[in-house]
Amino acid sequence: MKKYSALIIDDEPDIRQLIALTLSRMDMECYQAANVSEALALLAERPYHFCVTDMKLPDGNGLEIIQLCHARYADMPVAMITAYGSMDMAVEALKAGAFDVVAKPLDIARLRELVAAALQLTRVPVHLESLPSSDALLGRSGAMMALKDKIQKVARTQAPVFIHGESGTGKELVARLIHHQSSRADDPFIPVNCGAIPKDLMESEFFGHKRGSFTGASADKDGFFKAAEGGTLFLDEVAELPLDMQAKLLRVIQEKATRAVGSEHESPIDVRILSASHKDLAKMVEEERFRQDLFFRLDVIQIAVPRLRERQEDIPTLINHFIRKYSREWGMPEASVGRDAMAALMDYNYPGNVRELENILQRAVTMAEGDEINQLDLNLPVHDKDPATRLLMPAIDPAAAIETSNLEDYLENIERSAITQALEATRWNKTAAAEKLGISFRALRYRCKKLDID
Ligand SMILES: Nc1ncnc2c1ncn2[C@@H]1O[C@H](COP(=O)(O)OP(=O)(O)OP(=O)(O)O)[C@@H](O)[C@H]1O
Repeated sequence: MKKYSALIIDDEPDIRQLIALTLSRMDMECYQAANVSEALALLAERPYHFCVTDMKLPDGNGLEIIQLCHARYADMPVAMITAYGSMDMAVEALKAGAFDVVAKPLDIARLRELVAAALQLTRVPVHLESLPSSDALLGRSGAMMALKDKIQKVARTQAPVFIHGESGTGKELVARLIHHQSSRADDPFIPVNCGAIPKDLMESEFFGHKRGSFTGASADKDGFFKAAEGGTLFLDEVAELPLDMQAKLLRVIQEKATRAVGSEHESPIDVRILSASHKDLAKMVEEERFRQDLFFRLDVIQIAVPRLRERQEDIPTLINHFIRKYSREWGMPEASVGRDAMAALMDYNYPGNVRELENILQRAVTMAEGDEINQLDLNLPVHDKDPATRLLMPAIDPAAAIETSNLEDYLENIERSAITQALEATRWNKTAAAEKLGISFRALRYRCKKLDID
């Protein structure tokens, strides 16, 4: 008796045999179907650990099988065999819920890898609640429950996912959860902030470099792709990638191989790509600031993370969580939240979302005297309601600026002045200042560091 079972659907007997032989060597009992109706009959008979189907079948197509399995047997990974180069079909299959796609002619080593990854899913916890609490996605509002459900579904595929949402909503947390729930959970999760890497170092940071390939390259270095081998690479702030880097990234995704700077050879990679941005990538594509072909590759499945103000009922849970977290961290007794403070926290609109709520409570825990946090301890910033007034004009004298001979210094001065004004206006609340400036929290942190603003 074999340990696992598989359903193989293909109208070519030779291909079915080849797959059955490969899978039976992986301890799988194989059942075969030559068309959709045979497949449906076998699916009705018993459950399977894995299913692989051809795209074109005499009485239908593999997409129907994927859709049906996704709806009825959500736990069974289904892989789709597509003609070599038919990228559109592969994307369709992934969108429909396929675990992964494999090209014809079949590469047996790749098929084995794919099946091993699919079987790995049987070992991954199915409930997000079973994860370590530091990674818990808190909140039981309708929007959060729908989000958790979607995370669970996409985690059980290899499809690229684009995570969209305002700054501080928890996009990185969502990416981590997808990784932890996936067949790649035992391999690394590598988050990369695309907006914080200097332009001229980008290629080497992503793909690695060979010793001596440029001044300062004193030893061979692996890039992010190598570091994420077998696991997940999370491209945060992906909209910040310059166009030339977008072209290079697209090539790597298509070829599934990278070449280190200064190297003659390409090395194959097996990495799942998740990406995120608070910007509207589709709009950037229209404005020709983001490559459409890369967008299609990254945005196979989209997840929207809701704003905190759209799920007010989650605020009390988050408040308790952050107070407990920071009181423990600093070895202080857990303070309670006074009525006025609670009312103010429920009333505030959180432009910086969960991160801002976390910052407010982190500060309040240290400021509170006694065992209760009151409204003053919160130090909530006053936000302008009118977005037009949010644009800060830098306090630079234009006449003096014209005299400067160094463009970089001039621009840095403007930047420093705008950032300082935003920080002062928000009583040094970086989340609120970033919102005022229309940049992400991380971009602000990066710029403050660069400009020496403390
Ligand atoms: N639902 C949640 N439950 C618990 N903590 C959360 C939740 N959402 C966000 N957080 C916490 O809020 C902080 C910000 O989250 P995260 O970095 O994932 O946001 P982000 O959307 O990726 O931000 P950015 O766009 O600035 O990169 C983190 O400390 C994270 O743990």
